[in-house]
Amino acid sequence: MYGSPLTSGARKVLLLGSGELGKEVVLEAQRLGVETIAVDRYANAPAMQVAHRSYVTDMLDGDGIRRIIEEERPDFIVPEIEAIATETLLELESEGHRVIPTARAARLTMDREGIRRLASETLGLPTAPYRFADTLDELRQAAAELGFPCVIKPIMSSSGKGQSVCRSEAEIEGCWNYAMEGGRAKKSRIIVEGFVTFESEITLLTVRSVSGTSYCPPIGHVQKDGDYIESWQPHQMTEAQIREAEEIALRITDELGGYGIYGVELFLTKDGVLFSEVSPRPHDTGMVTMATQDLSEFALHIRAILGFPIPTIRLLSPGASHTLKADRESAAFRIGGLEEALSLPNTQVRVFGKPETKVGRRMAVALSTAPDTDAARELARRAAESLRIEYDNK
Ligand SMILES: Nc1ncnc2c1ncn2[C@@H]1O[C@H](COP(=O)(O)OP(=O)(O)OP(=O)(O)O)[C@@H](O)[C@H]1O
Ligand SMILES: NCC(=O)N[C@@H]1O[C@H](COP(=O)([O-])[O-])[C@@H](O)[C@H]1O
Ligand SMILES: [Mg+2]
Repeated sequence: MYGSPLTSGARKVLLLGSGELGKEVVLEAQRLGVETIAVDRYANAPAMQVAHRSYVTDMLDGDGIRRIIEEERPDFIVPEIEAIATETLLELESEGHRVIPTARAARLTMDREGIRRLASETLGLPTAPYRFADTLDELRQAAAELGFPCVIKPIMSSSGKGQSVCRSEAEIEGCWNYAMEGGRAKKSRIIVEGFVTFESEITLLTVRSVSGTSYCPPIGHVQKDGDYIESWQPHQMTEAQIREAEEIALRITDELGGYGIYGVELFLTKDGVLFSEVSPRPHDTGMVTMATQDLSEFALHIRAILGFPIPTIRLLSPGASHTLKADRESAAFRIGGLEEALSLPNTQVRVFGKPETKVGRRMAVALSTAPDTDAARELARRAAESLRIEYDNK
């Protein structure tokens, strides 16, 4: 039992990170009468535009985050991005604050080393072969051991930032420099992974709630330069693949614990399913669930966080999502083509409302449903391609 937002009995959710995913989390929280507070590194971030209140702070500044949390005293602290001062989250949790799903999950997944070592070395889950390196020389050594092509990523980054495929010795230095520019924290450590020639890759949305662990139908996706371009649900898998995927998801999410949704990223190869990484929060490829499921990944996250039951998750229709990305930096732009996009059947568009564009920044997504995923992908692609960003500073 809790009171209305902005009253003394209100239940409060505070989001650390306020992008497009957080915006939907806030909207779902508000549907259940929850007070919402959005925090991020810049003003007018998408979730701030719909939350009751917002704060701007450097997300890696532990003191800054602590000050806001001590002032607000939220019932739930909900990390929405990877790069947060997670040491402070661990402290806050030990002082009695609730961090979703747990501070340890946020801590381990913020850095690729933490989660990869846990998955592979502690739990024995199958992954691509990997090495870590702190210098260009160590990277040369690691690449020589793993062979080419290999994939190089800053240990702290997301949406493919700083990530590249290294095809030969001659490319190593360029990949190193690219990783150094793309990482989110002032740390030079990188992970080098053997290149996996997967047949397809999926996100298995896995919810831990008072009702136990539930899985959404698998979401297939295509990524370009380490960032997602399109996703669809359900992805066709064999019974054996589904069993393997759910087993991996159960092991990793049981280990990380807490209540909330996880996005378990998996590679489907001809030799079996490999664990790639996991987000202890809604997943970008899971935006498709806004069109396909009775409860979207955002609704599921909020239900689980608040401690409410999740007796069923229903796929209403096959569907797909396709992203719109900017191709330059600008603070003066408009998004056009909505008339065309929305004239397609069974199609919706979410415009995130980010105040500025950057090269490769995701600005909107098209969502379509159809009798099968191929038709849905085609519709979502056409819708996204109808959208265009018009820049004032040509
Ligand atoms: N070892 C690998 N072999 C082949 N492809 C890979 C490998 N690692 C990553 N990729 C490709 O790059 C994509 C992004 O990688 P990863 O998920 O590790 O990065 P990310 O920056 O965390 O992305 P996001 O935040 O969007 O999840 C993967 O979904 C996959 O398509
Ligand atoms: N793969 C993780 C992911 O998609 N995260 C989403 O992107 C936002 C950052 O966008 P920005 O970099 O455009 O500000 C995050 O806040 C989150 O919503
Ligand atoms: Mg990923």
